[in-house]
This record gives sequence, structure tokens and C-alpha cells, in this order.
Amino acid sequence: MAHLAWRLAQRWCPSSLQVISFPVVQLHLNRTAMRASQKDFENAMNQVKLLKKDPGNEVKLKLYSLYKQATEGPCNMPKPGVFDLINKAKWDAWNALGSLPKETARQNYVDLVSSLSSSLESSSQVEPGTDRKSTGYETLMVTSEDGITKIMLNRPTKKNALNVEMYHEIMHALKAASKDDSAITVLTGNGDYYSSGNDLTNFTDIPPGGVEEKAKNGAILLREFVGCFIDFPKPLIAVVNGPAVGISVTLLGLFDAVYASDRATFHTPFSHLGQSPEGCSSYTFPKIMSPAKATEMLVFGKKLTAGEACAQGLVTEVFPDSTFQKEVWTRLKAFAKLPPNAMRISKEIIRNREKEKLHAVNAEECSVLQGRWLSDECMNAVVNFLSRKSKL
Ligand SMILES: CCCC/C=C/CC(=O)SCCNC(=O)CCNC(=O)[C@H](O)C(C)(C)COP(=O)(O)OP(=O)(O)OC[C@H]1O[C@@H](n2cnc3c(N)ncnc32)[C@H](O)[C@@H]1OP(=O)(O)O
Repeated sequence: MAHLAWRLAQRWCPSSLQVISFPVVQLHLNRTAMRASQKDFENAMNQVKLLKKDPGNEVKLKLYSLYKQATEGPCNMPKPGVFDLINKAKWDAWNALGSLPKETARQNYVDLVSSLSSSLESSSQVEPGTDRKSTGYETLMVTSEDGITKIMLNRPTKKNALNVEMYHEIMHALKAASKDDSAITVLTGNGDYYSSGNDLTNFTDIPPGGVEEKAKNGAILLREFVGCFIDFPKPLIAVVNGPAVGISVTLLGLFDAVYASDRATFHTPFSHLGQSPEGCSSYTFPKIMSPAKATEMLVFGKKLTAGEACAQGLVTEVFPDSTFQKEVWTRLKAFAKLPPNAMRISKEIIRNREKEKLHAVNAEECSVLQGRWLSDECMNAVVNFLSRKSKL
């Protein structure tokens, strides 16, 4: 799915998309007061070809659907099958426009392209070192304020599942946070979930080299991703605002503190999914909570409440959901006032003892998982989820 938008774009803009850093775009899709001419529309199509960076699937689907509506009118494709995910996404986007008039679609397309271009100007005006909100991410909201860089997973309608784009954006945000002037970094989720873990549709975008290549690429991505958490140099704190699943749980063993709402749960259903532990949890969990308790989670998929996770040492402290945000952020702001170099050096001395071991564990876990992703057990579990036969 990650490359869906590129394919979409190339279908109607054959030359490669080259772009801009991409912010949240405020669209007014029903604006009809102005009417874009055919010339404006053609100019906008040419502008899209000049974009330097992938603006993300959701926007590209929007561009695709508006283009189709503007040129062909209401959706006239037969509805693709449930497993034909790419064409289904395109069909859904186009069909959602209903009977929107061609002229309105043309205007909305022009507006969208223009907002993409102007977003480049506004984001480039942000001055480094001041409180700022990053607009360059599609799957995250990143803000830096009061000495705290907050990385918020921002796919609430998908329970903050980590798609390929989000893995890359988190790595990018962590690298930026490691160099910015904030004292601490926080990872949290937008909406009711902290994260539902790996986006299971990641398994559907099969490259020309087939499932073996897919599994190999997944293992490379995962190793690099987890490596960023192992090496992160500043205090890294998880603010677990709701349920956490899979990799969003295992990674907690690499954080320096974990604060959870009493609404949060912690679930690693790897055996149910035909998979195996990652995020260094095969090493960190037995150390944190005892081998037997780790086995209950990682092998038998026992879901823990926030209270249980705290009793077992995975969570630092639990707060009532009604006061969670207020209490946690008050505390984090106080932490962020501590001398940043001292905090960094203290973290370094704690982490350095374990770093080599953690990287070795990470490599081994990724290699084992690469094999699991090719197993019938895993493939059946993914197909069951995608065909909505099973949920956790
Ligand atoms: C390359 C690196 C790989 C690293 C590997 C990591 C391993 C893991 O992380 S394993 C964990 C994988 N996660 C799951 O198995 C969770 C699957 N999701 C669910 O079981 C349920 O969605 C839920 C229990 C989390 C929530 O159920 P609920 O009924 O409240 O909401 P839904 O209607 O199911 O979800 C809303 C919406 O979000 C989509 N979605 C949620 N989680 C995922 C996910 N992990 N992958 C893909 N999509 C997900 C769900 O399909 C719904 O989408 P639609 O509204 O479009 O139907």
C-alpha cells in the first residue's frame, strides 16, 4: 500500500512525482464559489509532476479521485474484489465523491494542488529553535514545546497501526529529535488507541520479487526501525493513552519511562498471528518481568491491564484516564527543565552496557521473523484479519 499513491499518480501523470515537505492540508472540497478553467486544471496537473516528495497515500487518493471525477464524472468502474486492495482503495475514493459535479471536482483538484505548493512555503518559514509544529509528516504530528519533542502517532481511524510510511516517518522524527534542542522526547498516540501495532495491510503490497523479497525488506526495515530506539540518545518516554498491541508494546522495553492511562492494555498476540517477538522483547521482557511472565505475554498472548503491566515493571506508573494527560504532561514539563546534558549522559551510561547485546538481539529477532512471515500460520492469520474473519 505504501507505493499505492505513486502508482496512482503515475497512471495519470506519467512523469515521476517530485515534491515538497507535506503538511496537514485543509481542504474545502465543497467550495463552488470559484470555478477553475481547463487551463488551471492542466497547470495543476503539471504542478503535481514537479512535487519532490511523496505527499502520502491519502492525499494521492484524493488527487486521483478528483481527477477521475473531473474528467469522467461519477465513478463508473465495477467495484473491485476485497483482496484487490489497490483498486479497491481507488474505487472507494472515487465512489465517495458521489455525484459531485465535474466543475467542482476540477476546482477542488486545483485547490488541493495549490495547497500542496503553498504548504511548502509556510513550512519553510518555521525557524529552528522556536516552539514549532512539524507539518512535514503524513502519519505523525510532531511538536516541540517546553523542552519536549512530542511524536504523536496520527492514524486514529486505523487505531494508529504502523504502515510502512509511519515506520519511516518515526525513524525520521527520532533522528530529528535526537539533534534538536529539546531535553526529552515523547511518543504517544492520537485518538482512543496508543497503537494497534504493525499495519496488517503492510503484507499485501507484494514486490516483483514475491513474498520472499517482501519478507526480506520487512526484516531490513524492522531492524533499522528498532535500531533507532536502541540508539536514541535522550530520555525517551512513552505516554500510552490507550490500548497497545504488538510492536508498540514490545518497544516499550527500550523506553526510559512508560506512563499509561488506566484505559491502556498491553497485548502481544504473536503466536495467534503466526509470528514471533520483536523490538528486543525476547531479551528485555524476561529481564523486566521474569521469564515466566514474559512467556505469558510473548508466547501465550496474554493481554495485560495497565495495572498488571505496572506491577510487572513494563509500565512506570498508571494514571486515571480522566486526569492522565494533565498529570503526565505536568510531570514531563518538570523533567524537561532538568539539565539536558546530565540526562543524556546518565542515559548513555545506562544504555551503553546493553547496546551491543540489544543490537544482536534485534538482528536475530528480525531474521527469525523473516521466516515466520513466510509461514502458512502467519499468512492465514493475516488473510483472516483482512477478510474480517478475526480480530484480537
Ligand atoms: C515491518 C515491521 C513489522 C513488525 C511486526 C510487528 C508485529 C505486530 O505488531 S503484531 C500486531 C498486529 N496488530 C494486530 O493484529 C491488530 C489487528 N487489529 C485488530 O485486531 C483490531 O482492529 C483492534 C482490536 C486493534 C481494534 O478493534 P476495533 O473493533 O476497536 O476497531 P476496528 O474496526 O477493528 O479498527 C478500525 C480500523 O482500523 C483498522 N486497523 C486496526 N488495527 C489495524 C492493524 N493492525 N492493521 C491494519 N488495519 C488495522 C481496521 O481494519 C479498521 O479499518 P476499517 O475502518 O477500514 O475497516
